[in-house]
Amino acid sequence: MKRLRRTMLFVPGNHPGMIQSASVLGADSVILDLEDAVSLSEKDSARKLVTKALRRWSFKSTEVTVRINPITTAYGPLDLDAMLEVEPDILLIPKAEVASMREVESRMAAFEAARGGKAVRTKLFALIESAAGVEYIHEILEASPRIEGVLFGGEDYTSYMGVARTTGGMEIEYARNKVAVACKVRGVDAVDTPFTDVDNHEGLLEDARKAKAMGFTGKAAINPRQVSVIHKGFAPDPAEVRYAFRVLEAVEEAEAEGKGVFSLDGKMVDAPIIQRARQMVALAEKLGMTGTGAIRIDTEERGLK
Ligand SMILES: CC(C)(COP(=O)(O)OP(=O)(O)OC[C@H]1O[C@@H](n2cnc3c(N)ncnc32)[C@H](O)[C@@H]1OP(=O)(O)O)[C@@H](O)C(=O)NCCC(=O)NCCSC(=O)C[C@@](O)(CC(=O)O)C(=O)O
Ligand SMILES: [Mg+2]
Repeated sequence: MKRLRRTMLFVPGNHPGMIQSASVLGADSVILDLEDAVSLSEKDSARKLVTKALRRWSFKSTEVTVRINPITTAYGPLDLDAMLEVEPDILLIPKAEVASMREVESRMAAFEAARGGKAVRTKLFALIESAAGVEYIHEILEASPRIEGVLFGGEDYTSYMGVARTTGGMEIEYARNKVAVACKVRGVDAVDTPFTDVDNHEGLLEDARKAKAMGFTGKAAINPRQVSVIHKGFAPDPAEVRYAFRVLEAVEEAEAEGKGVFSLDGKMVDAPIIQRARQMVALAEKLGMTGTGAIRIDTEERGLK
């Protein structure tokens, strides 16, 4: 079954205390960061710390992602070599563009060849955060068969574009839509940019719901307090789940009567609506929202209405 990645929580790679607590913070994935959260003077010690953490510490069932430095910098290849020895679940490749993703893939293939062809278990995520990254996203996703998803970086992207970052996010709308659609075409996860105002939980919830509506599968977090808010934003609406169950029940009757299209509560139900109902029920089951066919959660309790 495909892994849930509603939240990917950035944890500075130079902070032993934060790394040690990372697996109890409720995020689906934690990103141990060697790039922007770590100053130049601490790059080597952070790499050593993250290597040690992956060798010796348990992250239980939490997925472990490591963000290396860009492969075009002096630190990137050192990070990659060190991480290939300890094989985290995911490597997040920052400032991803076609050439840099090809370079990472070719270094990983060479590493495997040098050890007699034994495959590396680590998969890749591309961090798309430049205009070229957005524009050539399909080629980036073709650069390696190991790519399982994309994280969109709105801060670097707007800085690259030379435009202001606003709460409404109009300036990143095109890029977000393009990333979400391209990821859907390729069948990989699309994880939205972090929301940097860590105390504004209402704004975060709204932004997470917007990302979900665009087709993102999750959203990056930078603070543990953001995790449950994002999960709430990405949870299916219980009323929609109940309706999806009713659609699937009605489909059985309609099929028995030889009908491809029928009406439920005065609304047309046809193939795409049935498909969406199946997806909704599958997601609700994955999230443990369903019991024996009936929905257990209370709409008001979850604060979704
Ligand atoms: C934001 C803030 C300073 C707030 O500090 P505060 O002190 O107010 O936090 P509090 O809530 O008070 O902390 C309560 C307790 O949680 C612990 N705690 C906090 N954060 C924790 C955490 N992340 N992991 C584990 N533990 C944590 C803390 O140690 C304390 O533990 P304790 O003392 O035991 O009670 C802090 O969260 C933090 O540093 N976040 C990580 C920031 C980071 O990694 N940024 C770089 C990556 S993004 C990026 O690069 C994106 C992009 O690529 C994309 C683009 O382009 O858009 C780009 O380029 O921008
Ligand atoms: Mg960045």
